[in-house]
Amino acid sequence: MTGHPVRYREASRGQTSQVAGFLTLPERTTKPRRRGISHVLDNGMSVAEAELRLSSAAASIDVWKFGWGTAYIDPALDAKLDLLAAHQVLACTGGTLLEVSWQQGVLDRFMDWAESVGFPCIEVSCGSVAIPRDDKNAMISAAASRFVVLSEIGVKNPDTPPSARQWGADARADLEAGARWVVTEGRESGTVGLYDPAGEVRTEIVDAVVSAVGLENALFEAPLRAQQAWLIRRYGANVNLGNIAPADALAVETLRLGLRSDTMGTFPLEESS
Ligand SMILES: O=C(O)[C@H](CS(=O)(=O)O)OP(=O)(O)O
Repeated sequence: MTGHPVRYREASRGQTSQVAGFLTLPERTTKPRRRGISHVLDNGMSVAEAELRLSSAAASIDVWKFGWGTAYIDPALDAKLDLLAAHQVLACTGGTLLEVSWQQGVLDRFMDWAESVGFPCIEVSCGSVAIPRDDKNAMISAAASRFVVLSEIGVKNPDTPPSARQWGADARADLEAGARWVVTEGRESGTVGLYDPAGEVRTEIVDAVVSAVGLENALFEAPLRAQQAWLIRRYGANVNLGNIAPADALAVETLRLGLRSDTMGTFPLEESS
C-alpha cells in the first residue's frame, strides 16, 4: 500500500469535535431555551434506545413527546422519565392521549396522572377530536397552572383543512389561554396540516401563524428533512422544530448549523458567530 499510513485514534485521547471550534457557524441558543427548540416524537422506543439517543444528542433535544398513548401503556415509563429529567429534556404527553381523555370525560384524572408520574409538560390538541374553542381554552389555562403547555393547532383529517386565517386565529387564542408554544400539526408523516399530501409546506399557513404569534412561540412539526431545511432556510438556525425522529436529532442540528448541503451557506451574516 502507498500513501500516508492508516493511524487509528488512541483510546485515551478524550478530545471531541464539540471543542474543535475552527468553523464559523450560526449562533445557536442553548438549553433551556424558548427559541431554537428541537422537539422529538418517540414512537415507543425502549429505555435502552432512548439512552443511546440521548448519549449523543441530549444537548440538541429540548422536548421529548411520548407519541400517541405510549406513555399510558409503557411499563418502563418511570425509568424513561428519570432519564429525560437527568438530561434536562422536557417529557411531554402526546396530544392524542389528552383527546381520548377529554372524549371519555376523564380529563381531570389524566392531568392528575400526568402530574403524579412526573410529566413537566403536556400537549393540548384537537387534531382528531373536534373540541370546542371554549373547552380548549379552559383546558389550556387549567393545564398551564400545573405544566408547561404545548397546544396544537390544525387537524389530522386531510379532508377538512382549516383556512390559513383560522390557523392564525387559533394560534393567537391558544397563546392567550396560556400555551408556552403553539404547535402546528404535521403528524409523523409530514403530509397533513402544515403540509400538502406531497409533503410540501403550505406557506400561507406558516405566514399566518408567524404573523399571529411570532416565531419564538410557534413550533412547527417538521418530520422530514426537506421540511426542516425549508424552515431553517427561511427563519434561520433557531426556528422551533417538532416531531423530529429521535434518531435524527443530531442530523437536524447539522441542518441548523449549515453543516449539511441542504442549508449550507444560507444564513444571514448577522446570525454567524
Ligand atoms: O403523539 C400524538 O398524539 C400525535 C402524533 S401524530 O401527529 O399522530 O404523528 O399527535 P399530536 O396531536 O400531534 O401530538
